[in-house]
Amino acid sequence: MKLVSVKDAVGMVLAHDMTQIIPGKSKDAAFRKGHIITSKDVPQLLSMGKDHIYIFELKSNHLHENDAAMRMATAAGNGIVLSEPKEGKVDLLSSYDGLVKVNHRALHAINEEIEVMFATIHTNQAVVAGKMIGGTRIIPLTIPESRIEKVEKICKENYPLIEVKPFKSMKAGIIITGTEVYEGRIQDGFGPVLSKKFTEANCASMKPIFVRDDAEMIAESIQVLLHEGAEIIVISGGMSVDPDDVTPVGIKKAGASIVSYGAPILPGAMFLLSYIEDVPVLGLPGCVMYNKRSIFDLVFQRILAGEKLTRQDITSLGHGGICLRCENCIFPNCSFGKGGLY
Ligand SMILES: Nc1nc2c(c(=O)[nH]1)N[C@H]1C(S)=C(S)[C@@H](COP(=O)(O)OP(=O)(O)OC[C@H]3O[C@@H](n4cnc5c(N)ncnc54)[C@H](O)[C@@H]3O)O[C@H]1N2
Ligand code: MOO
Repeated sequence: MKLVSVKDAVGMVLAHDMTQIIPGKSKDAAFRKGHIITSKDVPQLLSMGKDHIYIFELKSNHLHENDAAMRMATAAGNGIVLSEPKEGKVDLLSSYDGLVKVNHRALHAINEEIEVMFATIHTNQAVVAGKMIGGTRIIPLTIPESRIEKVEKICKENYPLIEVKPFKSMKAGIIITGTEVYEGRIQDGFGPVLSKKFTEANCASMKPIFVRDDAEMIAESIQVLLHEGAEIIVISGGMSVDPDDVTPVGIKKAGASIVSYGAPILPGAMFLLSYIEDVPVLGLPGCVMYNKRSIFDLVFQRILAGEKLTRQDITSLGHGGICLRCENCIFPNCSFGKGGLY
């Protein structure tokens, strides 16, 4: 790279993008890397405060910022679309609706390398197609290629560094417990909440089954739904400490393997996760009906992304496990549920 006076630069090739900021209006590259400077550009460059500029002259075994960023972004993972390099930075965008997974230990290892940076959104965040999920660049204008090779090696050894797992559609079975609901003393408020969540996730809800607070009835209903092809089963209510709270007993009676009863999430402490073979069977406490977002939304998006959750997946959710109950809920673009393992 060579430094020349702008007035002498006509006909030369610009070494990097040049950003113009007009306060309150715009921040964009007024000139792009590779641009051949004309006499018309000189007054604008001077008005941007550029009396001198860098002209391209790359040392051997060095990469230009655009090429370095592109190589790091390309090595990162799958389910991702890359932007064109702009001002030396490459953005990573989600290719489809899905769940973002970030290997944050590997991400940290990359950022420990000198003169490179890689930033992402949190792991376990649901995104729509086209959403920005990360960005990368080098700090100087050029970098020894060996540094980028090191980043590529970290990506390869920990592949994927970042990925989007596509959401699938599932057939959902719903069991509504509560003798007070079964006998018509109160109207069911849980079924509509769950059906809405399933519909929003492109899942087909089966006709809800209503049962008393009766473990045997709950176990039988689980078997009926499995027989009818349910791919996920949720059982509402009866999850805490009252004598009539028998849902966990019913789930066990149905032969489920319990992954976790209890979760470090509010709302959702009394949640139960279990599986019958590969079918997730979820015991949902009353708070799932009452709150806009809860443990259910966190676990459901992981299941939709094809994950089979372990006890550690649940126990690691305490960090970020508090829903702030904002008046204008912006979930999933908030801290709720963004802890956990990668
Ligand atoms: N002494 C304690 N009380 C509570 C505890 C506790 O640990 N100790 N835990 C609290 C937490 S946390 C939650 S969450 C709820 C758990 O509730 P349950 O899942 O046991 O829910 P139920 O007792 O079955 O019902 C609670 C409430 O909601 C009404 N309900 C239930 N299902 C329906 C439905 N389908 N439609 C309309 N309304 C429904 C039910 O009638 C009760 O009023 O417990 C805390 N309490
Ligand atoms: O802790 Mo409960 O299961 O949130 O309301």
